[in-house]
Amino acid sequence: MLDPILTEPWHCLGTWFKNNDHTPFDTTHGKTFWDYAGHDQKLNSLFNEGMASDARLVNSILIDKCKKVLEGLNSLVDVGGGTGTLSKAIVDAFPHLECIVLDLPHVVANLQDSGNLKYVAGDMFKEIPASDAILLKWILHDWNDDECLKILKRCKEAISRQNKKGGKVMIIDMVLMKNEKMNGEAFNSTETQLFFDMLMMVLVTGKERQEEEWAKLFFAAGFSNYKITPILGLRSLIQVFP
Ligand SMILES: C[S@@+](CC[C@H](N)C(=O)[O-])C[C@H]1O[C@@H](n2cnc3c(N)ncnc32)[C@H](O)[C@@H]1O
Repeated sequence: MLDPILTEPWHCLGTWFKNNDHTPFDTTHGKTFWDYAGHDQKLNSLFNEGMASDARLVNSILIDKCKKVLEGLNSLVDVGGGTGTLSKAIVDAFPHLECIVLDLPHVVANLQDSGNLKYVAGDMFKEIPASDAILLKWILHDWNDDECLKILKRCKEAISRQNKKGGKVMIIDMVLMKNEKMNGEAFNSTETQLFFDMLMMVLVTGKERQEEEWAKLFFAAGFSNYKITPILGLRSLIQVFP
């Protein structure tokens, strides 16, 4: 978070306001965050390792607290699953589950499949492999509403190809909440929520969303229902049903 590649874009907000670039990161570096990571091994490793640490924090909570959510699934695609830290933990806890980690080629290039865990290089905007369930952890907050709609529609196609009636999308992401609603915990997280919202604006084309904004996206993508469960700090699990 404090590497100059990531902090310099904060210093050119003024320039960015006056041009047509998608993000301050593009204004500073002349390419998107994802293109930069694809060409720069240092940022690629730094970012993937940072995300893997977050996944290690979430692993046990998801598997212990939300076990029921994963029970009964035979296949799962972890879309934008990075180096697969969360998927590895899921496959260890549910050894019959076939799990695919789908991510960009530079992220999964040198990773080895093992047992029921497979890595696929691809583009979630184009095609997502058919599966009972899709996991999107810290994905949708990276993208604007139009981009999220495209991703959610690809997810819906993937679960309906596998399973005519059932299937679900599981999103681990932030749901902006008023402080009193936060898991009953009396801590003030307004600044953190706003910081993440700005971080998504500075580095990528995304933003943080309130429940109403999430619901609008799900219904626009053709889903019929959703359920939000706060799991850890500002992270919620949102199950979305066709
Ligand atoms: C914020 S990281 C989340 C990583 C992981 N889900 C986690 O929470 O630890 C976003 C991930 O989306 C991947 N990504 C970005 N664009 C993608 C695309 N078009 N298709 C597939 N994955 C993509 C990135 O490479 C990155 O691994």
